[in-house]
Amino acid sequence: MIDSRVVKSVRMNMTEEMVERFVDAASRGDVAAVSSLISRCASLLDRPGANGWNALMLAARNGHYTVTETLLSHGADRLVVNRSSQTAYDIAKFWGHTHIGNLLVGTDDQSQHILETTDPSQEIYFSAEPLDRLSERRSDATWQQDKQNRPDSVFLLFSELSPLVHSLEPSTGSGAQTSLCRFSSSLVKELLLKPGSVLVFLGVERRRPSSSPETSSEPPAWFAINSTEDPEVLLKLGGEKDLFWARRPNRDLLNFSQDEAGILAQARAVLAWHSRYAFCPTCGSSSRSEEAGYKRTCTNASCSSLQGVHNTSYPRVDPVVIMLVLHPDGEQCLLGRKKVFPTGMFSCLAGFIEPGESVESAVRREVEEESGVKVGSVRYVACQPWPVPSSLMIGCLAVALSTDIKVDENEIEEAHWFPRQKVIDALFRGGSPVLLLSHQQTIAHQLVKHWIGCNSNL
Ligand SMILES: NC(=O)C1=CN([C@@H]2O[C@H](COP(=O)(O)OP(=O)(O)OC[C@H]3O[C@@H](n4cnc5c(N)ncnc54)[C@H](O)[C@@H]3O)[C@@H](O)[C@H]2O)C=CC1
Ligand SMILES: [Mg+2]
Ligand SMILES: [Mg+2]
Ligand SMILES: [Mg+2]
Ligand SMILES: [Zn+2]
Repeated sequence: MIDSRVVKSVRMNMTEEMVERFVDAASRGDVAAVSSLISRCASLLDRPGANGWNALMLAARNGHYTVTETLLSHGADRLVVNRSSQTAYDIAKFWGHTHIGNLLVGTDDQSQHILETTDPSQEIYFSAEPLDRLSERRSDATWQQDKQNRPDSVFLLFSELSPLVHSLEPSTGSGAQTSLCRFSSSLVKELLLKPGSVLVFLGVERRRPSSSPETSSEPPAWFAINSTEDPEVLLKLGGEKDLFWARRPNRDLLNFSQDEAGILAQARAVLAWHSRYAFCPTCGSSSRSEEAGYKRTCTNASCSSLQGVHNTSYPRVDPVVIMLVLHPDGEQCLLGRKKVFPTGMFSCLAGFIEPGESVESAVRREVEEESGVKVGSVRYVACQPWPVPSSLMIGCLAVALSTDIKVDENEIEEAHWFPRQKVIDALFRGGSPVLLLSHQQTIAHQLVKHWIGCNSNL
């Protein structure tokens, strides 16, 4: 009688042998053998050989274009990693096989943008600058008044710091779901006279003056107004259009086009500052808006804030460090979750920079406070204005010196080291219950994506 364990082991050896023949054929660039083995046993496609490399990785390593093409045409998985956490794309790129790298990133699915090393600053939401701020015009009252009266000037309306918006048809193709409502000077004229209204000059459009004599030769100016009037009454200013207030800061503000998000970041942060600084921080007297909304001056003639320059008179920006901490092995990253996050969501650690602290020191301190992990080198990647209310998120990659995790339970519920494969799956396949990343409009998401785009060490 034959022992069933022997049968099983013989079968396993046969399968392993077939896998080895398959990956070897891919490694040698033998298209005929690769095709024939797949046609006999389709499940070979993504199976790694004994050293952890699958056929696609070996074809990419040795620069075999046709084999790579054949494997992809059968649906080979581009998003799996070997034991050193490298995808086939990482391997092709490292060995200089650019044509194979291009094949692997393809153009037919979203993995293109995930696998490639992107310049994250190109994609950061809230950081576009479609307007020229023309700060030198802020104290020119005549120029400001003229712009406010022009029919082509654009006014954005806010109530309790929420912008008035309308939904966009999906067909616009920009990916944006909402757009800022734009009002003309005639519609907001009366509103501007109300005592609770705050007006901020945002800038002028960065476009070349039109050559057509019918249109204004100067680019249109943009303003933002925060009004304390009844929001229901304000809605009627927009006429019959389907308008609404984008009230949920962390969600409703993430659905605009890149350009509008940039304008919104500026407008909301400056208006938020006005709403919190109605009184002078130095003496407590009331203060008034000046310089087209970019300064608040104390109304008390004897206040020391009127002597010299004081940062209390200008819109504030709070620097925050946000960092993706990498494990010393280079193949895992540290992500944490706050209690308020949705189930399964983890993100980069972050924290406010304290006075007298460098970016690097703040990264080291916040990571150690929140996770107990010690950090060595810190490298700046990109930043994101975050207008809720007025932070500047300074995004860094940081390398850990220690790996034991002990979370600060006041702030973080859990923190773990996540391997590259899990992160790639969360970024590209989505729907993983284990790891859900923050919205792609956040710099936290962009930092994780940037790390995946960087080649891991070979
Ligand atoms: N865009 C993105 O990807 C992300 C943005 N953020 C933003 O970064 C900010 C800071 O992150 P946290 O982890 O909360 O910082 P954190 O780790 O420093 O802890 C927050 C605490 O710091 C104190 N604090 C110190 N300076 C402060 C200031 N200027 N304003 C308010 N609180 C101050 C407060 O006690 C507050 O509760 C958050 O407000 C959040 O909105 C956070 C993570 C991701
Ligand atoms: Mg924090
Ligand atoms: Mg903290
Ligand atoms: Mg802190
Ligand atoms: Zn004062």
